[in-house]
Amino acid sequence: MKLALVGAGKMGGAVLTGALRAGVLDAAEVGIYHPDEARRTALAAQYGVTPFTDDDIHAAERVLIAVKPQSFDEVAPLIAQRSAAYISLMAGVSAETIARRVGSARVVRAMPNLGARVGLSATALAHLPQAEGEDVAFAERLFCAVGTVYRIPERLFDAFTGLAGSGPAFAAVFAEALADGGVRVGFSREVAQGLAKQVLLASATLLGAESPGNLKDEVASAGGTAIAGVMALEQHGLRYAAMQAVEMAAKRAAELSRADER
Ligand SMILES: NC(=O)C1=CN([C@@H]2O[C@H](COP(=O)(O)OP(=O)(O)OC[C@H]3O[C@@H](n4cnc5c(N)ncnc54)[C@H](OP(=O)(O)O)[C@@H]3O)[C@@H](O)[C@H]2O)C=CC1
Ligand SMILES: O=C(O)[C@@H]1CCC=N1
Repeated sequence: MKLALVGAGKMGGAVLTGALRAGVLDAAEVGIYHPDEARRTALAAQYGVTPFTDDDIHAAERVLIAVKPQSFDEVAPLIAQRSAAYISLMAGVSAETIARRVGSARVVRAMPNLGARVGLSATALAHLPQAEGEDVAFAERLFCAVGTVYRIPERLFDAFTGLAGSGPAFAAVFAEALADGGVRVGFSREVAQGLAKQVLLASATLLGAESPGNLKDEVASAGGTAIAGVMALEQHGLRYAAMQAVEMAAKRAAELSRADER
């Protein structure tokens, strides 16, 4: 089985690393394509796989598309072949669009997140009816190697992209803002950032076993400090901002599905 990875960047690289580590992929069977020869040689050496040329892609049985949506129109003719199965993790490019451009309807669509780097991705999976059982099973194994897979209808992909795909960026902004607060009340940047990260890590771990509302209630005692802080968050619209962030990210994913908006 030969798999060609097209786009060994942050996300493609995270999935490749996790799948190699888990033994889901055999390095000898994987190649990385990049139009620049020096770049594909360097990337292949970095991941311990083979550099793939245009010809190698045409001989691959499976192609993992992990370029930016904006690069897809340029990449599609290079990777198109009727007999291959495709897995895409691009935001906002529908399985139908991919099938049309690559000439094969064996398309599985995935939406992971950067949690893949630490085996904690929430990955959505959907596929066209023409995808074969093994195409879907292979994609499921690939993304199970980097986290948890959710089979959802493709119509929910933009929503999933808004919440789970983009969510790590929102959490990171919140972590940065907490650290800024720490600097404001007198800690060095280094200490404030370390504390903010540890608070979020502990909270995320606690949230594995209870609801967000419960955790908040357990910290916020009557007349105490936490409820005073929560009131400030409410006053400044943190909830509204977070809801809007998810909605705007989902809307942007929908925009990207229109070629002229990419
Ligand atoms: N980052 C994230 O958190 C998430 C990203 N995604 C999706 O993953 C995809 C990639 O995003 P991300 O990894 O962040 O972006 P990156 O820019 O890190 O990765 C894109 C990679 O594609 C390479 N590339 C560009 N053009 C070509 C080409 N013609 N042929 C082969 N490779 C090419 C780039 O190489 P070079 O650097 O040399 O230009 C780069 O390494 C996007 O479609 C995005 O929607 C999905 C979920 C989460
Ligand atoms: O912002 C992006 O393009 C990617 C897609 C999902 C998360 N990040």
